[in-house]
Amino acid sequence: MTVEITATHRLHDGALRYCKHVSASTGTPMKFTVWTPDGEGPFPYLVWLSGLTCTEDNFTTKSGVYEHAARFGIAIVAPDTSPRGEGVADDPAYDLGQGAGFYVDATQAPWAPHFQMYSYVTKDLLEAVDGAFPLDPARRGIFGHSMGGHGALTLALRNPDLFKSVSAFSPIVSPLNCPWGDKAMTAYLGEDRAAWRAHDACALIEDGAGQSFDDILIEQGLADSFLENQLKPELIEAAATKAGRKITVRRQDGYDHSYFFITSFIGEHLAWHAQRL
Ligand SMILES: N[C@@H](CCC(=O)N[C@@H](CS)C(=O)NCC(=O)O)C(=O)O
Repeated sequence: MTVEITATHRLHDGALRYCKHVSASTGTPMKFTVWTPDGEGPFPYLVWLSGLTCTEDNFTTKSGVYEHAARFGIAIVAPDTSPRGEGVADDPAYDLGQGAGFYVDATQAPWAPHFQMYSYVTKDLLEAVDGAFPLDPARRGIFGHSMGGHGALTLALRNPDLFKSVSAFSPIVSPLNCPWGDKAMTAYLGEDRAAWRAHDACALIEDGAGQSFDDILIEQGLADSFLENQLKPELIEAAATKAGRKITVRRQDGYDHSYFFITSFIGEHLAWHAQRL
């Protein structure tokens, strides 16, 4: 799969590239960014999955991650959140369709032809970046925010062979138990809620997935307007306790759902991943 570099910027003693490639899974062009430190590599790296309404640019421009990535010598890959384009299904709401792929492989019309974000991230994206940049696939972690936190948790729990570490900011921990999940999973996967379990971090923990992670770090702001209705971190704490698994939820007073919260704690997440990669 050929990767086209559309722009390069020098940043914190490394190179940030904006990239484009064609994904076999989504059947569309897909965009992502890759930052690597100076040097030959291969570098350990983290894949970041963004939340609703985001492109590859939100995290890249707002998170301040690269200063910390340079400190730890960890490369960063940040993909878009869905397929896009004129021939791609969409919905006027911000929480469905383009910008809201939920990191699942859709089975339902009109989404199934292009909304294959689970396969895109776990196969096409990893293959493309591993082939085009000096990255070490054996030292790969994943993290994300909100819908992307859900993506990071579920992709890691299902693929402990692909990812050695996982953390999340303000994640949707159980699509089975929140309005965002209810709407998206019904649209993408259909009415049969049994099919949703493979995309629900709490259900995956209940079902014993991803035993190899020694700990999962979750950062949650207590002034997040989505906390009680959508995010519900207490559900994943309960699932972990029941399964005898370690999950660390850090609740931060006064922080909201925005990238200001992410920026405030991104350095601590890089340090946490650096210990594991
Ligand atoms: N109020 C937001 C709701 C969606 C939202 O909060 N999106 C989060 C992820 S769930 C985000 O990262 N937005 C983009 C940004 O802050 O740059 C909107 O309608 O744009």
